[in-house]
Amino acid sequence: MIQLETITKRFGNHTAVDGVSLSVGKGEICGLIGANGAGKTTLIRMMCGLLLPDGGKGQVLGLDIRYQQKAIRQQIGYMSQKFSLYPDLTVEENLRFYAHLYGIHREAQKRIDAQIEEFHLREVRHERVGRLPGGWLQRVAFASAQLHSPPLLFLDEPTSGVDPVTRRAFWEQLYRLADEGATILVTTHVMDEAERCDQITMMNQGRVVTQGIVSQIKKEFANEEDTRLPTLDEIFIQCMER
Ligand SMILES: Nc1ncnc2c1ncn2[C@@H]1O[C@H](COP(=O)(O)OP(=O)(O)OP(=O)(O)O)[C@@H](O)[C@H]1O
Repeated sequence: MIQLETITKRFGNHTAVDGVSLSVGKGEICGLIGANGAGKTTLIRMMCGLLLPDGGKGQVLGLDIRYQQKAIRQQIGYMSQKFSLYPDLTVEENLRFYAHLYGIHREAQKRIDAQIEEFHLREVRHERVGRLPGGWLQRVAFASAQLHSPPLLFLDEPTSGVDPVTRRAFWEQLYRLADEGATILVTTHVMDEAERCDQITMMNQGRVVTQGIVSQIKKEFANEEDTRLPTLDEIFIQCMER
């Protein structure tokens, strides 16, 4: 579903993404981990067809990220860090806007109603989005990103500012989606979320510092003198200090 080879992006003299390779198969949940400014959002934006790479090559859903950006944008779901919702529109109006954007016309109302039910948004459907607290915003943004049932979802820090109960419900939804065959790429700062992913890519200053299945990475970073495996937090700090 995602195949990247040495993707690079520069902003002026600064290399935001530096030779990143990545491979994600159908139904996998891939976690992108890194400190602020590591290059996660820049990498996601290139995969979503919103930003052109300066070097390397890549395919998303079999489409070339350099030459088929529009087709990629129509087929994926993207939940950006800022949630990209219109504060002056109601929940339902925001969903309608996204339905239009994704080219859902005939079945739009049916699909919007289904999302409102699935994401428990009935009581706020006529509320302006700008008045809602963070947890609700997250649900509206997630419901919007999935209106067209995309086979591939990009979620950029979807749980930041969200309470633990909402966070757990959110991850249950991710598992269900992946079980149904959706592929998910999610960025997070929270290591217990990273633990839940099928595979992770840890980035620092634009580069991949470690990549693979969590249990495998833990074995690689294990200290011979210690009987227990390191936590992802410890591995993350170790990678940052190198
Ligand atoms: N449009 C841009 N113009 C110039 N520099 C940019 C631009 N977008 C990102 N950068 C820089 O590229 C680097 C990587 O930024 P990016 O937002 O991809 O990191 P991130 O890992 O997503 O961080 P965060 O967790 O804070 O969102 C940062 O140094 C950032 O300042």
